[in-house]
Amino acid sequence: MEFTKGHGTGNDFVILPDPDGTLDLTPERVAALCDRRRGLGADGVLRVVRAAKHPEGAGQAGEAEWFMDYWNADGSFAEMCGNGARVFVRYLLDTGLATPAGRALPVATRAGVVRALVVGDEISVEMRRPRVYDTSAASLGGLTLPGAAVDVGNPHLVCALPAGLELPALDLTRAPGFDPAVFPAGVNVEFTAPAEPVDGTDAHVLMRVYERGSAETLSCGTGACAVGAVALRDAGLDTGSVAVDVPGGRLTVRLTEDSCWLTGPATLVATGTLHP
Ligand SMILES: N[C@@H](CCC[C@H](N)C(=O)O)C(=O)O
Repeated sequence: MEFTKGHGTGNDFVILPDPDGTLDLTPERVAALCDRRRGLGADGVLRVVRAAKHPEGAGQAGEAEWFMDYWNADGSFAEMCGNGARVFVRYLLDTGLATPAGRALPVATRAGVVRALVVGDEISVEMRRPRVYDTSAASLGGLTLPGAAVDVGNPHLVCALPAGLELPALDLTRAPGFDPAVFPAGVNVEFTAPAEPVDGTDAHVLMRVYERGSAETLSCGTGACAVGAVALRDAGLDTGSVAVDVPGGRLTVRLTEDSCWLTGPATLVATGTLHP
């Protein structure tokens, strides 16, 4: 079968077209595809299915034609993937499965319908407004780092580094510890440091992330949204824009009163054929 490889700020995905939902995708097959030595290598898989043909998309089929069936690299499911949604839309547009009609393109996901717009070379998706709902902590290399629990459809823990500790110094080859009572389904952990202001934004933050199901990645869109929501809260703002620099580039997050726009590049790099 055919596959496409794409990425958004270095968060990379194998895209599998399966319009009628007939592909027998299993956690083992997803993990094999995402294996960087023995497979294609990716942070996750995006299966492109008609919403009406997927049990979790059927209820959204009246609003969106396509369902983003997102899987993490270890074969687990996640509710939402912000960069994945942007790359998914790039794929729909480049393959002609959808047309940019001037209005936002709806995409069904496990976290509900998101809407996407092409903005120059970049793709923006409008997702639910992140909800900062608790305090918790991550443990890493003997340190305990307090943070904010944020729901972006999927779970996040945003931890600001204390003075004297630099982001590049963090060892993210191992999963940070977290409180399973606060995050019973696991969590994506973002580590942040403030940066010099960027024109046209209300805050500028540097971020590294350890993703549930994918380990350290070069970028996480929902993670950037969580970081943006915490940065605006800390600045005493309810709405506004935040530039979030990840190892793979820059994402911009804009919070309105009732939603969150995530903007950045989304690129397709190759198409090929999978051997059985
Ligand atoms: N990289 C994604 C998030 C993917 C899902 C995450 N690993 C989870 O399990 O919640 C993004 O761009 O949002």
